[in-house]
Amino acid sequence: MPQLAFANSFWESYDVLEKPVKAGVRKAMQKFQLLSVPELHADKGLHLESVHNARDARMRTIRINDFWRGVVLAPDDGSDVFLLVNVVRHDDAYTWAAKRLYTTNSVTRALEVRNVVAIEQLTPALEKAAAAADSLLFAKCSDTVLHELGIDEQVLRAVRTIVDKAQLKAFETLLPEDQCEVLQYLAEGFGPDEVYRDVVAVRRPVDAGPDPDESLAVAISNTTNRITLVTGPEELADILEKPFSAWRVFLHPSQRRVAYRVSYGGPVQITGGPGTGKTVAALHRVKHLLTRSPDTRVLLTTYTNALAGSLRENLSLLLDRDDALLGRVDVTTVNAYAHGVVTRLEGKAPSPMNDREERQLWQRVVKQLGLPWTEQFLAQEYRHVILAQNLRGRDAYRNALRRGRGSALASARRDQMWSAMEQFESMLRDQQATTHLKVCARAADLLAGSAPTHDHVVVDEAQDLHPAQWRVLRGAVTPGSDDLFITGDPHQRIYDSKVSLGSLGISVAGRTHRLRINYRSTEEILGWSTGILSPVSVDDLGGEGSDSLAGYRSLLHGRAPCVEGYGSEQAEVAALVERVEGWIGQGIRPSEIGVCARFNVLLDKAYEKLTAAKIPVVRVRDNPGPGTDGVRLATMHAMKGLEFRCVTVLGVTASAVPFAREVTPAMVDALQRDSDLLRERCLLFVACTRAREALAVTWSGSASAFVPQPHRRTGQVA
Ligand SMILES: Nc1ncnc2c1ncn2[C@@H]1O[C@H](COP(=O)(O)OP(=O)(O)OP(=O)(O)O)[C@@H](O)[C@H]1O
Repeated sequence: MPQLAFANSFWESYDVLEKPVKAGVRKAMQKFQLLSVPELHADKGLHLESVHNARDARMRTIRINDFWRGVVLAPDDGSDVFLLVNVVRHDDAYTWAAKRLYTTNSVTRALEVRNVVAIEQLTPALEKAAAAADSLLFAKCSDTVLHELGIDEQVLRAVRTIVDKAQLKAFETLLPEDQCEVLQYLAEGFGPDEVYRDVVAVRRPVDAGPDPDESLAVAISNTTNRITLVTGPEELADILEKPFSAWRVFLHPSQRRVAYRVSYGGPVQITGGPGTGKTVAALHRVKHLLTRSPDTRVLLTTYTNALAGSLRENLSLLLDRDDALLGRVDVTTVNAYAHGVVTRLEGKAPSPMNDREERQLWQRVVKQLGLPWTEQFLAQEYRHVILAQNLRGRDAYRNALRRGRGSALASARRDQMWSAMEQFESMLRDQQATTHLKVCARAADLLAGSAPTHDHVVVDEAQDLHPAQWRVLRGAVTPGSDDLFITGDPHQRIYDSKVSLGSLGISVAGRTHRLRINYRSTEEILGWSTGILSPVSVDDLGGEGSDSLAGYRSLLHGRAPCVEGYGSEQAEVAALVERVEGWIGQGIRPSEIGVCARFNVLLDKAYEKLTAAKIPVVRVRDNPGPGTDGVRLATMHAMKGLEFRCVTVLGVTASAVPFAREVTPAMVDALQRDSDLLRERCLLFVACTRAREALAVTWSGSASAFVPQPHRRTGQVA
């Protein structure tokens, strides 16, 4: 009986097909499960035919219906796995199939595909141009080194014509996948040894024999990150009927390596820019941890309730809605977990106040004690020094190092400050209230005197956690193997938490990993958005040095972001309505469009105008489920962790981003000012990197200084 496998190129085409065509694909695929190989070849309905002038002799097309054909790679070496690679309109199917060549990578042993005709046509002209070029991108790499990294003869010839990264980019869709990735890493400045270790060796099967060309079936089984092999009829029905989520099946080797490593000796940290699949890696890690023993309990945390909801949904998908497995995972925010611990161990639920109430309380403290500081300064001292270092008495505070604070406080001032802190806490007690961070501090104390609640803790969106929240997580699990799996991106830090993980008993030394491929946004959106951060450097996740986005890139391509200024807010919102109508006109569902701004006031105006134009709109803060129609409106903060096909970031003006009220004046605290400005910059970066296919960044009046210069325009809708 033949076996069936599906390439990722197939899923990209399948997901957008109309229902009857999908039904045709299912019917055709069932035949591969019912008929023998000779019967398949003889079947009239399937009409398995070879492709005229095909560069790959194994290329076949099959009939789906009168208008669509499937493209299949048929084994010619006695093996029995058929690979469905695409579904294409009838007339285009033959041209598409004729140009593609599938080969086995000599080192990774995975099956790769290239547009062999395009490479052949382009290379001679490019060779002429290269002969006159001043420098070549891969001049430093010898042929031997490239061969050892899996580059074959045809690709090598093309490689020797590449003058710069832009030309490599133009080649990307034509080159075999594994070879292309090797070249991208080399182009980013990684050394051949690093590339071999991180890109090649991780893919090479441990039992790779001397002959790279074994059989198509073996090559297919070596290509788990791009090909799914279907083993039975139920699996076939399941895979073709559910919406296909590539992240569940095709992990990049760097993701697979971190998520499915059998065990880590202690806490492990995974970083990576936006959209590199950190959340995906965290979800797969949970799956792996659950299978380690039948009664393991896992705590999976994230930053907001909305993100916890989507984690729960995705985990359920990944675990095939297996209630027994899902019952062993608690998915929640750190604050909610801490609240639960305090409620359980003290028998009474704490009532934390919101940010506004907390600010008002600090204002009262300033007034009552006639203090020389603003309420903002006091709140920061409380958060960044007292709670961060868990200081419990006047003497401890007197002697504390005020790391990250740019204003010295003499000892008399410290005494005055401590009295202010005591006053704040006594007012809290009087109101029988508390703050979220104090709940965390209490939970950490309680956990220190009781048994850990979980066997493993997996932390997503770790970059914004405060030391008090880390102490709770530290207390949730016994220190040791596989205790904490931490994912986060310091470039997306938007709540100003300064953390030294080591000092909190969370040492990730020797267990840090980085993901570099963005699966969400096009390279155009990514390149533009990273420009927002290029003037600054950011501290790494553990607080031990700085982090960088070196090698961070996307495999997707699309249009450049639209970056546009308007004469008035009214004109800006009118242009938004027109843009959203344009996107919907192109077939994008309203729920796939995100609109965000720094403040709700502008979002209210957008809401009104979009509604007036009869476009459905919903607020992200109202937690609309995936089935709810409507353009999503959110503040920049609420965009954290989300993604949309199209995004507009509104109101990116000089006065809103950075927002002066949120930035400490230099004369109050210069270090705090720098860190406030960085946080505001990161906020814009987070908002822009939510976009998958289209991004618009707009303002009225003067643009934010964070908008990268060369691209700014002033005019009408693009
Ligand atoms: N191996 C994969 N194959 C296909 N899609 C993937 C893969 N890994 C991640 N994705 C997709 O890429 C997008 C981003 O993934 P994810 O949310 O995990 O990234 P992230 O690093 O957590 O992002 P951010 O830091 O911006 O929140 C999602 O749509 C996810 O489904």
